[in-house]
Order: sequence, then C-alpha cells, then structure tokens
Amino acid sequence: DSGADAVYQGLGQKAGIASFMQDFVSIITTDDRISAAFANADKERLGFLLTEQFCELSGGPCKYSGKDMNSAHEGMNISNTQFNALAEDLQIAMDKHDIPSSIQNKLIAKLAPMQRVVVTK
Ligand code: HEM
Repeated sequence: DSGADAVYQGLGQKAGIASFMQDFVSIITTDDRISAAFANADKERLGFLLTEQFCELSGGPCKYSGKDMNSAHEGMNISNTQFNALAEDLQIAMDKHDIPSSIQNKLIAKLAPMQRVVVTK
C-alpha cells in the first residue's frame, strides 16, 4: 500500500496507535534519561494527545487537539540527547508491537522536523 495513509495502516490504525502509545508513555516516564521531565505529567492525557497527534501525522482520520509543539515544550530546556532518548523509546514501544521497521522509519522521518522546535537547549 503506497496510499497517503500507508503509515497509518502500518501502525494498526487508531487502536494500534493507542496501544503502543500506552507502552510508550510507560517507557518514557520510567526511562532514567528523561523521566524527570515527566514527573508532573498527566500520563493519561499525554497518551490521548499523542495518539491523536500520531494518527493525524500518519495520514489517519484524526485531528490533534493539543498544544502546538513549541508551546507544549517551551521552557523545558530539552536537549538533543533527551530528544534522541525519546525517539529511541518510541522505537522500543513500536518493536514491542511488531510494527515493521519500514513503517517505523517513515514515522520517525515525519517526527524529524519537530526536533528543532522541541529542542531549546
Ligand atoms: C518528537 C518528539 C516529541 C513529540 C511528538 C512530543 C509530543 C508531545 C505532546 C503531543 C504533548 C502534549 C501537549 C499538550 O499538553 O497539549 C507533549 C507534552 C510534553 N512533552 Fe513532548 N513531545 C516530544 C518530545 C519531548 C521530549 C524530548 C521531552 C522531554 C524529554 C518532552 C516532554 C514533554 C512534557 C514534560 C510534556 C508535558 C506533559 C504534561 O504536562 O502532561 N517531549 N509532548
């Protein structure tokens, strides 16, 4: 499938995304490299918003309702090292859900432009 929603389909549609996001949120909130940033985070809300965001980003029929990436992360002083740790955790969560690497790579490529917005340190 090379349609506009190929990545969305490869991620298992909204239910598949919601499922690996649950693991992703558990992983990032317990990863010593970045967990401190999430000490006061509302994990349920974060998982909900990430699901919407990734559904839309992957070509699915969703509309992200959260803050833009600049407002969501301003003042957090996020480094490239932290960004890369989070991206690695995302891959761990997707591996756990048997998402094919070709799909994972396409998703990661869609996130790449966010690095210069999220990283402010
Ligand atoms: C591609 C990379 C990233 C994406 C797509 C992303 C996405 C998001 C989204 C959708 C939200 C919710 C925004 C809202 O509240 O309306 C959020 C919040 C947040 N993000 Fe990120 N983020 C990324 C990188 C990072 C990194 C590297 C860190 C720190 C290590 C981080 C820390 C946080 C924190 C602490 C919150 C607030 C959570 C809360 O207060 O409940 N993010 N992010």
